[in-house]
Amino acid sequence: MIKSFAQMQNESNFREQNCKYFNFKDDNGSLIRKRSGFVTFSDQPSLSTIIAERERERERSRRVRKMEVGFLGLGIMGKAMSMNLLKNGFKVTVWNRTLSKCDELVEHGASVCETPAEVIKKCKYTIAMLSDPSAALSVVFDKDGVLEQICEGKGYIDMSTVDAETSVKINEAITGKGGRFVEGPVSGSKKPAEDGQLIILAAGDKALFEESIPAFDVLGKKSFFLGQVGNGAKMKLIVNMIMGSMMNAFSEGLVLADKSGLSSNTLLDILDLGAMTNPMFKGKGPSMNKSSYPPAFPLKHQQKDMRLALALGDENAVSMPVAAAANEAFKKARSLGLGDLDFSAVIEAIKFSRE
Ligand SMILES: NC(=O)C1=CN([C@@H]2O[C@H](COP(=O)(O)OP(=O)(O)OC[C@H]3O[C@@H](n4cnc5c(N)ncnc54)[C@H](OP(=O)(O)O)[C@@H]3O)[C@@H](O)[C@H]2O)C=CC1
Ligand SMILES: O=CCCC(=O)O
Repeated sequence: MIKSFAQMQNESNFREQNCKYFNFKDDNGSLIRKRSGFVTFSDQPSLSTIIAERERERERSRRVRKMEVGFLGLGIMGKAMSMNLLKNGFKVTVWNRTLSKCDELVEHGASVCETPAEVIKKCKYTIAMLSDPSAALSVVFDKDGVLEQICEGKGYIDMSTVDAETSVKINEAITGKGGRFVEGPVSGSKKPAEDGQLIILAAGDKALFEESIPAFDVLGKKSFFLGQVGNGAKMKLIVNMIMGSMMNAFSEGLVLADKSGLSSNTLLDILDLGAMTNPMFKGKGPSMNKSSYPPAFPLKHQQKDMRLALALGDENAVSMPVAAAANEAFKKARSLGLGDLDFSAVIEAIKFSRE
């Protein structure tokens, strides 16, 4: 089929090369546009697309190099996240309650401060990744904490998993001093944190959220902005409530298969082929069958999230018997001393209750 030039221009892979246009009039005085050069069809991006993409990348690097980011809390997640920022060109200043945990980051180029207040003083943007509400509050409100130095022009981004009430309290204190606040809890564990594949559930100051995008793009694969402070915390707790409940049903299934004389490895294969296939069963199942629970997401934090999600259920009069039962199993596992292991160790509490 012979296509007109106009038709060709509408094709998504249309490319012009060395084209020049000449305008002249025909015998009737009508304006005619003639083109020299040639046209190709290609799946490769056009030169102008490549140039625009390079310019965007240069602009992103310029913004990143200018961004001095503070990082408070170098646990499993904080270490991986701050390392990612460093590897991607950010200037990073770290603090951790146990200061020795800063050493590895310093070896990779980070600066270190001795208090959260010093980090805030030094950096325009500071991210926190702390264990729970009491840690998040303590780092902000205690002596040498964030509040001592936060002021106009500074942004504080708390990515810890906490309840909405804690987040709102922190927001009020930060904004009361002229600072800006975003909560940004994350879905995804140690490996996604190492690979920059987290899902960021942000809420709060929209302008600060937008300024944080270069960092969020390095830390995660997708950032959601969910509106007012508290919405990020609530969304995260709901996600983890579902995850904790699923982990319990999964554990019960593995134990039941075993006790019924079936292979729990075969159960994994069957689950993986059907409608319930998911990265969590696939990733954790084989090690659970070997009673191995290297901590990616510590069980004590999963139980904290179940507790906070159940409180959110109370507030909203939502009956959650499945989540409540899952919480009991995580509590049992904690009482057995399994709190620092991965949350998949809840299967041990299920085995224990059946012995
Ligand atoms: N691990 C995971 O897969 C995921 C975790 N999360 C959430 O991210 C947060 C961090 O998790 P994770 O890195 O696994 O946890 P870790 O237990 O590995 O690290 C907790 C961090 O909080 C610090 N901390 C604890 N208490 C205090 C306190 N009172 N004052 C100051 N600092 C304190 C610890 O300091 P120190 O080293 O001195 O103990 C450490 O830096 C939690 O809210 C968790 O629920 C979210 C998504 C995934
Ligand atoms: O809060 C922890 C979430 C862990 C995960 O999403 O795998």
